[in-house]
Amino acid sequence: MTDERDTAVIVAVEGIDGSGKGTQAKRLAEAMTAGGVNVELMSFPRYGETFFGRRVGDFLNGRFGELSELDPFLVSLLYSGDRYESREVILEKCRSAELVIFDRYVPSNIAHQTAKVALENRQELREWIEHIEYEIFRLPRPDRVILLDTPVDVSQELIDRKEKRTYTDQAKDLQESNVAYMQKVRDAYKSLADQNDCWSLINVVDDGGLRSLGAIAADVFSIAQSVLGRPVQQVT
Ligand SMILES: Nc1ncnc2c1ncn2[C@@H]1O[C@H](COP(=O)(O)OP(=O)(O)O)[C@@H](O)[C@H]1O
Ligand SMILES: Cc1cn([C@H]2C[C@H](O)[C@@H](COP(=O)(O)OP(=O)(O)O)O2)c(=O)[nH]c1=O
Repeated sequence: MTDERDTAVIVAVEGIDGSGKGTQAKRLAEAMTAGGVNVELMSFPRYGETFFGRRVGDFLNGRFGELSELDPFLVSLLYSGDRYESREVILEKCRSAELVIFDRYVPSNIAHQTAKVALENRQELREWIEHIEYEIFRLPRPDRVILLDTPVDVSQELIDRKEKRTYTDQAKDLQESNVAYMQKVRDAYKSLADQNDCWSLINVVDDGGLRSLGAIAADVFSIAQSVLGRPVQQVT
């Protein structure tokens, strides 16, 4: 048996750094809670809470070397180790809640690590990460992945608005400061959304520029509601 969750619907909010994931995941949790849904929200990496989460912080601070020196497969294990250590907490939330929202989950590992390898090696690395996380570590698969698709220049501006993070004193961590890499991650995310029926893509920017947090939140809510399979009252 690879999937031990009981009843919760799992929604993962994904996107490049600074795309609004944390903000939108929190808004979705609040809106669903106000509508009477029993919700749990979890964010990955769990920097302060697990051994592997602390090592992810070390990685992002450059302790293990420059991005280009590190093998993406080995890097992916730090993040999957963080989720493996969190497995009991995840499964407990899936048992107790109707909706579990992840601010980043396994798809972050796939998009961020496959973006570092040649196109012809992406499929293999993706399958390895999925095999480790869903089969060996028996983590639950998400029912829906919501991709907040954001141009890199816009996300870079939004990163500058972020509050100080716990794992780094720098305004941007090792990965965020690499714009070319972020563009590859965005492309990797978009191609995953194209290939998978359980992904929904939301445009953060339209012809009028950056869309409002409220407009994006309404899209996120409507997708989550459709996955829940029942109407939820929107309390404004
Ligand atoms: N559509 C938006 N309009 C205005 N500000 C935004 C929008 N999306 C995100 N932000 C702001 O950008 C910053 C980064 O957002 P955050 O949710 O932390 O992104 P992420 O979790 O994807 O890194 C926050 O200060 C947030 O309030
Ligand atoms: C959860 C996760 C994150 N990451 C990457 C994405 C980010 O570049 C970095 C840190 O995640 P995070 O702190 O969520 O970034 P931000 O808040 O800036 O959006 O780790 C992975 O490569 N694999 C994973 O499994």
